[in-house]
Amino acid sequence: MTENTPQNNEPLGATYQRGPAIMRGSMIPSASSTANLLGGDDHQDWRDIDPWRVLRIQSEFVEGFDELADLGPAVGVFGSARASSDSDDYHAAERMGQLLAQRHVAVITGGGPGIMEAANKGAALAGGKSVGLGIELPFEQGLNAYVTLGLSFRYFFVRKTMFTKYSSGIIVCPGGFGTFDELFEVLTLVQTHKMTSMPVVLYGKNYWRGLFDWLDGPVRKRGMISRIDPHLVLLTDDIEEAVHVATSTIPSV
Ligand SMILES: CC(C)=CCNc1ncnc2c1ncn2[C@@H]1O[C@H](COP(=O)(O)O)[C@@H](O)[C@H]1O
Repeated sequence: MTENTPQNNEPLGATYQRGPAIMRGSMIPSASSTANLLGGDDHQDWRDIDPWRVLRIQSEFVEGFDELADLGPAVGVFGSARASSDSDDYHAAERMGQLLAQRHVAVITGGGPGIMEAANKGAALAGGKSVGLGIELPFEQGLNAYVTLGLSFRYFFVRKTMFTKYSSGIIVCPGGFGTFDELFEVLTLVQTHKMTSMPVVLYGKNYWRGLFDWLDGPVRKRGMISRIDPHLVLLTDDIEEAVHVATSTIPSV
């Protein structure tokens, strides 16, 4: 959603969440916490403000680690916030959530709509752990209705740390910039050995083929990356295979 127009059952338009606060209508601020942090403060000396922000950032890390420490094995499912509930991708992500839950593996998503909702729905309705790591965004509706353990973050980078720290594998469904960001975060951390290698499954061969060919073609030929390890990155249209590979490093599965 891009503007604050009234929704179906929302007479005041969309809901905006900032930390513990919920805002609607004219109370919604024009910039998010991340935008304020990265944009600098032209009205005050930055030194008056950023040290305090550090404490807030720190508290997001502490709360995140605290809530997720006992989660157990988990797989991250990423993908478009805009996938409609009658799309093939939505149904596929829902099935992934269900299969993961049946294997007693928690599902971690961004907690939003589209693919995130689908994976959370599949997991929750199968009785599994359905985690949503939401992000404070202007005009957002909050966590989707299928999250059974939800956390809301002000800062993208804190949230991304939680995704990577608590996932043993990831399944990346078709998506846009947000999805690319999450995919490349994991690939970068693995390549630089900041994270032990984890399986990365790209679901939707047609969708991902172009990117994959480019990476394995010009990018690799010019020596910008080494060969993509087929054991690390799998392209598939098979939901069962996606789940099997994404959970392949979890001993209990
Ligand atoms: C309808 C709409 C734009 C809602 C945005 N609401 C969101 N709520 C939570 N996580 C999100 C949201 N948008 C993007 N993300 C993050 O970025 C990814 C999707 O971004 P995209 O739609 O591919 O680029 C998701 O895996 C998620 O982790």
